[in-house]
Amino acid sequence: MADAQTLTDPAPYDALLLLSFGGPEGPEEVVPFLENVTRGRGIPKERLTEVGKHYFLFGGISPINEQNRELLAALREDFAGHGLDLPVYWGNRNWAPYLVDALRELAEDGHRRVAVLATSAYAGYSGCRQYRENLADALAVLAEEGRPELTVDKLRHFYDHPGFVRPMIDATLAALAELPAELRDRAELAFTTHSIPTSMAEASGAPDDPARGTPGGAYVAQHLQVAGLIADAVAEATGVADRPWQLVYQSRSGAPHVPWLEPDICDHLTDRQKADAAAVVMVPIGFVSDHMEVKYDLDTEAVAKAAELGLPVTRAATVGADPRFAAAVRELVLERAAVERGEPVTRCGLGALGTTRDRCPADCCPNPRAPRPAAAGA
Ligand SMILES: CC1=C(CCC(=O)O)c2cc3nc(cc4[nH]c(cc5[nH]c(cc1n2)c(C)c5CCC(=O)O)c(CCC(=O)O)c4C)C(CCC(=O)O)=C3C
Ligand SMILES: [Fe+2]
Repeated sequence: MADAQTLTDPAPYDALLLLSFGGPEGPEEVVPFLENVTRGRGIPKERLTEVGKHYFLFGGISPINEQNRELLAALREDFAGHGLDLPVYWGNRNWAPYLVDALRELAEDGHRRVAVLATSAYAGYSGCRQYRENLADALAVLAEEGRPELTVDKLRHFYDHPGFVRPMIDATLAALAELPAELRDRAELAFTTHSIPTSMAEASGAPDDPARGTPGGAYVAQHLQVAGLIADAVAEATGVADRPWQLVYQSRSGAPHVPWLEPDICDHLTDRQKADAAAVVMVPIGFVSDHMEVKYDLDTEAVAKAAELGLPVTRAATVGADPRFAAAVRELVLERAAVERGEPVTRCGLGALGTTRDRCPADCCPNPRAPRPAAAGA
């Protein structure tokens, strides 16, 4: 049985596409970007004006594109260093460089079979099926233009891959070390992720996933597993066995009467201060790199809340372009390539939930509005 570490053959793939969210890179790009994100989604206008302000506070520049450029460079370096001759392309859902342009370029360069890494680690409509819908839309545009057909395969979720989890363990330890020494052993951990509507969470995952339909669905189950793995590793490294930790949420939008996952990080900080917590380390496990949600909702808003409460906080770094994550992507591509060649593989994954399947089944992470065509499914 082949271990992904020992594989080197990318066939049948002839390219990797990094598929991400995209973000504005100047003040004039903020409003058109937000229009792209929210088309047909019924997000209240007040929320959009508010979110626009977050971007303007940073000169209209989201860090996400620069982070993706760094990840691209890390992937190319890792592939070259391991004799993997596979070109890497980049396209976004909501901003330039756009997904459709990346696919056009791939086709023009003669590629036909493409592995796709979406920069979202967990199950759920926003992080999984929506990217598959975007792929279907872009492929339809290419078909209309009469271009040669591309086959795209989305790589499995990587939330449980050690190349994703281990950098976050180190980052959590580093964030603990930033606290004054006398607070460290008593500091709590707050793992944060993007809040989503509870109905979207409950429907997340494959129909036969045991977590599907339970409160929080696969989305919450996968986050809890990652949080638990980090908390256990931190306990072992620090010798503090009973350090409190909790999964909390951030960046809620939508109408106030629609239930979303709670508690919000700011409410959580308020509660913990009332409970006499010594300090809190915020660990943004829901975000692959420093998105605006991290820069604003955590580093600006939650940090201001903590200062008001007099509660010391630090924030763990996101995985970003960590070489271990780049290596994990290589392993995922080679693992999937072997699967597509019909060879048996050993999958690398931590925790009890088990690695997710390669192809999402028909009813996986359904669209909360209406079913739409999605590429790369079973
Ligand atoms: C689960 C999840 C992820 C993680 C998975 C993944 O990475 O895909 C994610 C990522 C991101 N979300 C982002 C930005 C936005 N998300 C919005 C709106 C929404 N997100 C949702 C969920 C998620 N979002 C949901 C349920 C909505 C409500 C409406 C809808 O169903 O779409 C809105 C509209 C305004 C607002 O409501 O805040 C914006 C501007 C950016 C870019 C940040 C940057 O510029 O650095 C990134 C990486
Ligand atoms: Fe979002």
